Amino acid sequence: MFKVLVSDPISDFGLQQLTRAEDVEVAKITGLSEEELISIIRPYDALLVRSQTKVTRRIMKAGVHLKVIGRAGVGVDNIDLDAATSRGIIVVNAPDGNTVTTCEHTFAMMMALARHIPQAHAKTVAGLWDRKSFLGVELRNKILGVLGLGRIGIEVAKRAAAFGMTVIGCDPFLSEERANKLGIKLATVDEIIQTADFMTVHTPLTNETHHMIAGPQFDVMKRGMRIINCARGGIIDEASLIEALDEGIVAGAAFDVFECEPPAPDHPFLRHPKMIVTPHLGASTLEAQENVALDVSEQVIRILRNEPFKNAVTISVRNKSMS
Ligand SMILES: NC(=O)c1ccc[n+]([C@@H]2O[C@H](COP(=O)([O-])OP(=O)(O)OC[C@H]3O[C@@H](n4cnc5c(N)ncnc54)[C@H](O)[C@@H]3O)[C@@H](O)[C@H]2O)c1
Ligand SMILES: O=C(O)CC[C@@H](O)C(=O)O
Repeated sequence: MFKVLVSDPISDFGLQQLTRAEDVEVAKITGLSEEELISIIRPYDALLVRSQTKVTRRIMKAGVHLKVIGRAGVGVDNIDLDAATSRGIIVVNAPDGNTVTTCEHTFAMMMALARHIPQAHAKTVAGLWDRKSFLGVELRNKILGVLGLGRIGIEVAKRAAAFGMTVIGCDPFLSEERANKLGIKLATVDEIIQTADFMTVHTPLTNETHHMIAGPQFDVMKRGMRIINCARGGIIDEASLIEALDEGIVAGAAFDVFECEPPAPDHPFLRHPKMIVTPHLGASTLEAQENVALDVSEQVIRILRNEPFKNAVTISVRNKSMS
């Protein structure tokens, strides 16, 4: 019998393949601290997480039977991949299931920014009928800069075209030919910063993308730009952004993700009148959560049964001396 621990809220519908399997026993225990997880992980063959559980080297060391860690979503930055590789633990993710959902959240944020929707809502429900403070802008004829043209970035670009926006973007892995077919003009980060009216980031957080947009980029930024981050906190330097908002360089910003989650109660993003924030909800739709749970459950069960699988983020020969 394979033992699977689900340590984050993952769709029960999506987990059915595991819960109904005769050779699998599933325990769903969420909200555990690192120490609590270390104390219970030993018997489990598989661990399933979303983004809340930080799967550290210490947890993997305690999980001596762990063969696979499944991430119900895209980003695996909450999993110590080096530790997993060195222990021969396979990490799989579910990269496709939340693409459209996160793209739609990005658009919701872009439109909310363009029309000050959260700020206007707050005033209206407070009893104020303020029709003067919220003059917005159209998306039509605006330039959208997309940093990172992978699954989500491309979906955003397609929808932006339908809104009459001109899309420019950068991605080291997107060929000019494919960009042309998608109606995207490839540009450098500097060109995007200097010309875009709206800018949205869709890269992973890596050493290269950490603070990709920071002080020097804000110095040359097109005045009045609006910025969206539904990818990862830390790609845009938070302190520099606050300064740029105060100086009027940036007209508004909408962030779903933070350098530290959840942010401290006194985080400046939470009080800034030009900021719109959501608590890492990019992937939070019924559809996406079912998709990613179905996908990752299937890969996990295949790995446990030694069957072919896809979506491996790490894979290595298990070092028997560590088990
Ligand atoms: N807010 C949420 O809930 C949520 C939901 C899903 C995904 N995400 C995040 O969104 C991001 C994008 O997801 P995706 O599924 O599109 O991933 P993806 O891997 O399909 O696309 C990422 C793209 O970024 C590009 N890239 C990497 N470094 C770059 C750089 N320095 N400059 C420009 N481009 C660069 C890659 O080449 C790739 O094409 C990830 O960080 C993911 O974790 C967040
Ligand atoms: O699990 C979530 O809700 C967040 C998922 C998202 O950050 C991802 O990278 O897929």
